[in-house]
Amino acid sequence: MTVKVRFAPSPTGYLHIGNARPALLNWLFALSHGGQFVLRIDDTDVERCRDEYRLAIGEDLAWLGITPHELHRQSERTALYDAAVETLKANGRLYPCYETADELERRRARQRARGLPPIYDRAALALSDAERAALEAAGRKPHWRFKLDGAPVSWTDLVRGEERVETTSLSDPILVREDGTYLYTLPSVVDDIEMGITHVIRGEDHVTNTGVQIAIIQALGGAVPVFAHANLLATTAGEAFSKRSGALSLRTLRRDGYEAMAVASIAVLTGTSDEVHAYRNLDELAAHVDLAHVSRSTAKFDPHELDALNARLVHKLDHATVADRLAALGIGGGEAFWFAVRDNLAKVVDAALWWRVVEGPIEPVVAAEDVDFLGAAKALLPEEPWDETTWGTWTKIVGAATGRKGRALFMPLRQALTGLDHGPELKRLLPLIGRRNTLARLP
Ligand SMILES: Nc1ncnc2c1ncn2[C@@H]1O[C@H](COP(=O)(O)OP(=O)(O)OP(=O)(O)O)[C@@H](O)[C@H]1O
Repeated sequence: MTVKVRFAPSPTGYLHIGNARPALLNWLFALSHGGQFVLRIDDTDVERCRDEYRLAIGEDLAWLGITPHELHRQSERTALYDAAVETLKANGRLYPCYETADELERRRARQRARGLPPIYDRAALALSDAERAALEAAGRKPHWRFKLDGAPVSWTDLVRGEERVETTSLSDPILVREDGTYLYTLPSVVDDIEMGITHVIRGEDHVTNTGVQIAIIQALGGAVPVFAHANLLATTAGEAFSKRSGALSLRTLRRDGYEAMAVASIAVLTGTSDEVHAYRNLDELAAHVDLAHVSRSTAKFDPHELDALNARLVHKLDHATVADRLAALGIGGGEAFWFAVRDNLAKVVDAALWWRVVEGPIEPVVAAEDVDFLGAAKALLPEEPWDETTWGTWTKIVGAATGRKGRALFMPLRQALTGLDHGPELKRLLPLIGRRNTLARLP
């Protein structure tokens, strides 16, 4: 059996780090099983969906390294959903209901007052043809409910283990609204069957839908896929991310200079029993992800952890990986510059600060009591060519000539040459700064 998974976001906002979790869990599952990944845009809600968000989904997934094998839009597949509706009607599993939202709410309130569960009482099933005709003549349009058969539904969830739903405790779900549009459930199920989805990996916000979905799949004669419901990512304060709020969107994280692999690693490994480690590529990450290690409690996303992870990843990046981005920032210096500064970076973009230190102009910091010392150092500056030994040679002779050592020797030189009192090793920076710039920065 070829594994086929799907990620099915609604284009109602920019993907956030929480959405990245199921997107990646699906992609990594496909990667490690040699499977196919379907991107299925859930754009049936025309009011809330926007083209801009749809296009952004593709871009944001590509940034993470996800390149779907198939792309579908549910808005283009309504003929399939209409056909499924006819099948369910023909099998007596879909029935028209005429209650208004207010009537249903009053009925539920009465049930609750009598201590009964607020389950739909199937009153519409008892309507005669004449009563239905009268309602329609009065201008009422039906919504359509799926008739659950009362059999318990169970599945083995790859994250949550054995799950069982008593369908007698559920209302018959509405699949089609009064205006003929579909709620989420039917298109999702029809597409999973038609596309041959073998594994449905998604957030646990969907776990309550699963019992009903399995019942509908069975009523349509489809093969029931394997389900996996991963815990949701929340803020450290416990708030869920939402597309509507725009918080921690993948676009913002990209714009703020985070590495896609730092974001991917944290989105996947937070809330699992595995260590949150920054893997260098998705193949490496795939080898370390196991749905059975995903925990059941909410996963807390800590932005400080992302910062730390990002820095650790940047410190390991080779020059070829970042060359294009450095060039786009106007940064030269090749491999020598990158290796000189990368350990001091939290993000790749921060390299621009050190490139400015190399190229100038900078504001040298010179304390009054160091002017003579720096003048002496200037006079002893070696001739080029320079390499990583030059700093050692120079400071040795300056130390001998001035009697300074340790911090008193090194700090005034660092401050004059870089304008800062911290930074990359000067033995690496000095050859990049060069003799001409060095002379100009010393008094
Ligand atoms: N905070 C979260 N953590 C993990 N997964 C999430 C989170 N929020 C949504 N998901 C998952 O993202 C996938 C896409 O869902 P969907 O498009 O409904 O996103 P959403 O953020 O819930 O949207 P909206 O804010 O528009 O309701 C689903 O698998 C869903 O379970």
